[in-house]
Amino acid sequence: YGPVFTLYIGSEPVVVLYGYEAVKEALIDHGEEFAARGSLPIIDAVNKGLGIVFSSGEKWKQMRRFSLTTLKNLGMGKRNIEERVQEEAKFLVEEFKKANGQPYDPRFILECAPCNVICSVIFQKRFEYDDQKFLHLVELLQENNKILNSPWIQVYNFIPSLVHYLPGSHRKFLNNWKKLQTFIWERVKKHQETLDPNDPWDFIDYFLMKMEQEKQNQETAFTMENLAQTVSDLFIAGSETTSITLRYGLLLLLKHPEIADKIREEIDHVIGQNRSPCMKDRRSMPYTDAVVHEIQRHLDLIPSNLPHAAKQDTQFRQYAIPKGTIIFTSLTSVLYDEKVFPNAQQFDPGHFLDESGNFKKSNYFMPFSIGKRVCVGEGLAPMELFLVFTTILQNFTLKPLIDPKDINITPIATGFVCVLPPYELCFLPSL
Ligand code: HEM
Repeated sequence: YGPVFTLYIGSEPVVVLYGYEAVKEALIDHGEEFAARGSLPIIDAVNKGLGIVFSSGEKWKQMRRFSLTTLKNLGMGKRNIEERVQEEAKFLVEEFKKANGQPYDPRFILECAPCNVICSVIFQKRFEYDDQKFLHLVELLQENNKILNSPWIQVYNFIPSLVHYLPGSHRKFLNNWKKLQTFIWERVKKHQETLDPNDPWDFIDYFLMKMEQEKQNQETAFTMENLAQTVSDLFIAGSETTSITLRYGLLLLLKHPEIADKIREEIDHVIGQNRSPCMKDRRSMPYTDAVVHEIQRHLDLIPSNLPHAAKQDTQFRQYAIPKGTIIFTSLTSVLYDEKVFPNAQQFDPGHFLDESGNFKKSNYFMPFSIGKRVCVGEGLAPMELFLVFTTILQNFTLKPLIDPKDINITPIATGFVCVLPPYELCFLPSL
């Protein structure tokens, strides 16, 4: 038991890397050798090696590069991503206002908002929160995330060939997956009819143009199947992750009203009440920036990271790791390193501030992982978190229903991603 140890799942060895040095060595120094994705039988049953999150090799590289470039292009485009997030944050505030300061469970609407941001990037349009098609999409994503985190799926992943033919929630998962693909296909068809190659608007437009460019290439990764899978991946990876972080952030702010007050002071000073927050403000708001970082550090959303795999036989320190071995890199061991974040169990924005109150960057801040497979949303997610938290606190004072000291802030880790129990709060309009 140390920075490198091996567990056995059945007869399969799984290497677990623990602590900053070992995690960095694996994901940066051995980044290429460990860039493959550890496979999960339940995902293998649906994704056919396509998309970004659970693909490997040349197809993964191409999908990843394309997605990053397209997100960057859209970020600088006519209606850039920041404007889309600002718009969503405003709709969110309007929704909270409807509660008239009464107790309100923000879970559902905080699931809708990040999903709508992805819709806006991929389909060019956001949906109203009561649009039936949109509600269907949110429900599919929600339900599949829940199933993916359930003990039954762990059983499936352990003995897939047996469980596959039994009744159980894996069937619902596979069925929902098909429905998600249908939802995406319908939209792709509409895009094919309206695409103007001189004026691409969204992710699907860019993908269809790339398919056209590559149509003579027999080996191309840019196919309709890969488009649907990549779009599903962006929804799955980008909705629930951001939504849980937002919900956890609000819970922490309820527990620590003095921290919410300090953010509000910064908002009054830098933004005021007459305009919406924007990303430029972040530079002048070191305390808020530190709080958002601390929310992510403290949540530790994906404690063991997603599984990587050795692409080839690899010598790692004194260990010979055979090709195909699954590698888990403990993000918890880095985000909760006491040397860098003293009293790491404590929620303390001071972990990201220097003595003069300036924002202090840390290499140990890696909720998005690092290296070749670092999260594709590591630019988008912090933008959503900053703009949504500041827009909410610009408009509301958060009031808990119980004494802050009794608020339980412990997330539950059952699968890859932590989950949070439901809670209620009151959004009291700012005077
Ligand atoms: C707070 C929000 C988020 C957190 C904490 C998070 C975290 C992560 C982590 C830990 C990974 C695995 C990296 C690895 O394998 O080493 C990952 C992968 C990924 N994330 Fe995120 N993520 C978030 C939001 C998003 C968003 C908004 C998007 C959508 C643009 C996104 C898209 C992806 C994709 C496509 C991958 C797969 C990358 C690959 O395998 O090459 N994520 N994310």
